[in-house]
Amino acid sequence: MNAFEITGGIKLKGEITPQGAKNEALQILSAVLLTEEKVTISNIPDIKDVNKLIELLGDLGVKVERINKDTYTFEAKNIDLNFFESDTFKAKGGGLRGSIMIVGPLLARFGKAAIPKPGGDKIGRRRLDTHFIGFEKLGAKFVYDSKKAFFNVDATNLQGAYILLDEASVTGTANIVMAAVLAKGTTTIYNAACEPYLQQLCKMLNRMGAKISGIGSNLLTIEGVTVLGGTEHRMLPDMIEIGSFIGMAAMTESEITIKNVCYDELGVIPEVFRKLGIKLERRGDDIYVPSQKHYEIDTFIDGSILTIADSPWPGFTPDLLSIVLVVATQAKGNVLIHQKMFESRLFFVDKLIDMGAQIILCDPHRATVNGIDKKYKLRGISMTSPDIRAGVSLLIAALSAEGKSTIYNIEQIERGYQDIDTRLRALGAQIKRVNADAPSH
Ligand SMILES: CC(=O)N[C@H]1[C@@H](OP(=O)(O)OP(=O)(O)OC[C@H]2O[C@@H](n3ccc(=O)[nH]c3=O)[C@H](O)[C@@H]2O)O[C@H](CO)[C@@H](O)[C@@H]1O
Ligand SMILES: C=C(OP(=O)(O)O)C(=O)O
Repeated sequence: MNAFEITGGIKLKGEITPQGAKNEALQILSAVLLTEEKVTISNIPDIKDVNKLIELLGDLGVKVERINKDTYTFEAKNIDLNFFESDTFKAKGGGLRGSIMIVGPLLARFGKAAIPKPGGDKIGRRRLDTHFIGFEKLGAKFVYDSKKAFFNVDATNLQGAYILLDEASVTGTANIVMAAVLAKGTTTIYNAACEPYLQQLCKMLNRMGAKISGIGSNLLTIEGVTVLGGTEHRMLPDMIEIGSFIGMAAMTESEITIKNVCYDELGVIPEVFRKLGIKLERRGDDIYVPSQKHYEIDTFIDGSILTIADSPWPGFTPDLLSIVLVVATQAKGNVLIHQKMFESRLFFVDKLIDMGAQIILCDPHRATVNGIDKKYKLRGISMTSPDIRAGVSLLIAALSAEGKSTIYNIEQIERGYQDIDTRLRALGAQIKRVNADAPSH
């Protein structure tokens, strides 16, 4: 296992370019299964989760060619449906969250699919009901084998339907959309998720010949077509990486320019960091964050303590709340962080408290941060990364802290952040990759 050794307290400086979006990539890559024609995809991040999905597509029979560092072509002409029965599929399919999204396209094109209960972060219950209830509404039958933790889905004839989702699930909406594009008749999905990931997916499907309207809203209408063709698609920059870099700059008093961010697609993200008092400027399509000694958290208009909470798009993404939390520890003022979606994502605050941060974990969903206005620095410690975003938050804390920190289990971070140590070293960070297991206690 690998770990990062970080010597903190060093100001960073320079430019950094965000990778392509991880969560978009997982949807877009699954969509290549919808056509036997060639699909060319660029700005694919070179990260563990995405590479695992590409490998899985290859195992299923998709012809995968790497054109350059971030561009691949995919041709799903000869799909091997027997692969579902193999032990390899059981092992690899369960290795990441995104693998669940191969079900919709396989169902649409071949009338059957199977998937082991998918992996991803252990951040609380992560139900898949939305996906399977949606498939059922389209006429599919599914069986969940709880002993093997395996879902089998069959549908000889998918039929368009009205589907009111009980929650705006991101991967659930993507899965149902991909099943519905080749169903007979019209499907309406209300309370659909509409994150940029999904907007990108729907735009790509339309370029392939699908008929989806309402893109960007929570009401999607999909007129089924009989066949889809090839296309080209470029992934947006990863908005979670962009937010992470804004937070990192503020915590480490660094002057950083984040290049080519597709600013108009960032929704409320820049505004939420501004509410923490962080100065950031839009310069063309870049974000410039000046070096700031102090930043002060806003209050609500009536003077009461600010709450930052997650909600489905266009609300604030839950994937940036851990970053906001860590950045608030060094701000002036107080904030209540309310993680509404996931119930085990805030436990990592223990490590920040060990580093000297003033945080009260009110319950599994809420933490109050008492920002210390940099009166003292956090101190470096050894810690283990519990999930991808907590991992990066701890990395940011370590970069700002006095002394040395070691972060174990960095495979979690590398699930979603490409060459992060190399890219941070280019900004002047002292971060070293070492081979070390987390101490067992
Ligand atoms: C691979 C991928 O794309 N992963 C993302 C995707 O996961 P994923 O698609 O798995 O997450 P969902 O959108 O299904 O839901 C996430 C959690 O939020 C809850 N929930 C969801 C919608 C809602 O209106 N109310 C509500 O409480 C769900 O019960 C669940 O516990 O979306 C999450 C929510 O943005 C992100 O954290 C993940 O990074
Ligand atoms: C929770 C996340 O990912 P996943 O859904 O793949 O676990 C994330 O990207 O923050």
